[in-house]
Amino acid sequence: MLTGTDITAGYRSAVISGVSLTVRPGRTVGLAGPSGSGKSTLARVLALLHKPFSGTVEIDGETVTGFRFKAAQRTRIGVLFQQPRLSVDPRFTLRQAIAEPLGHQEVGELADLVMLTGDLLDRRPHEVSDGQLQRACLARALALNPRYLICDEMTTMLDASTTAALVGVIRAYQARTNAGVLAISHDATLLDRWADETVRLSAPPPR
Ligand SMILES: Nc1ncnc2c1ncn2[C@@H]1O[C@H](COP(=O)(O)OP(=O)(O)OP(=O)(O)O)[C@@H](O)[C@H]1O
Repeated sequence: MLTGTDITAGYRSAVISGVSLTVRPGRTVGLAGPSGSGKSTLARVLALLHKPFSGTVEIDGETVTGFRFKAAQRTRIGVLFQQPRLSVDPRFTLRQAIAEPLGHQEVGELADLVMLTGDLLDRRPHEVSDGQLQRACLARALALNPRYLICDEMTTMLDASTTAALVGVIRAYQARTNAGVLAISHDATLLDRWADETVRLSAPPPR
């Protein structure tokens, strides 16, 4: 299980306070709530990228002590963001981007999984569409066989058919590996279809 318990987190001041959320293996939890309610902040805490002010994060029974990219437990969690162009080095080809966590360039199976052909793998981000780049980001997120996948507005930039294709790839990965998924979206219809249950954060207090 990936569990956040009594999480209070934010920047100068807290944006979420005393929030608890559990993602069980094999399950998909949706995370909804108005803009500014702290969905991305909670996602970053659960992805071990942002240290909460208080509260604990546990992965499969182990309490997390190190936050940020280098934390050893990070490799158990894959993350996908809304804007693939901000998360891929523009100098990399898609093949290099997918290979980044692997340490070798054999990305064939991962590319097949997300339906990227060889021709696309040799292009750089500015030569492909947002959907094609997000496919590469999904392949990269799955490269180390994460136990949990956190998708923060992963499909906001994408059309309906690419959205359906990526959700299908994630479902198939989940069926194969029993991974748990946290899916953040503004799209209630998508979450209704995709998630087994949805947690809603409430609106932030007025400033
Ligand atoms: N890096 C940051 N530094 C300072 N404040 C931030 C930072 N990131 C987010 N915030 C603030 O924290 C609050 C919650 O933001 P967050 O992105 O977590 O909410 P959200 O629910 O994901 O919003 P949205 O649906 O618009 O993406 C907002 O007021 C935002 O301005």
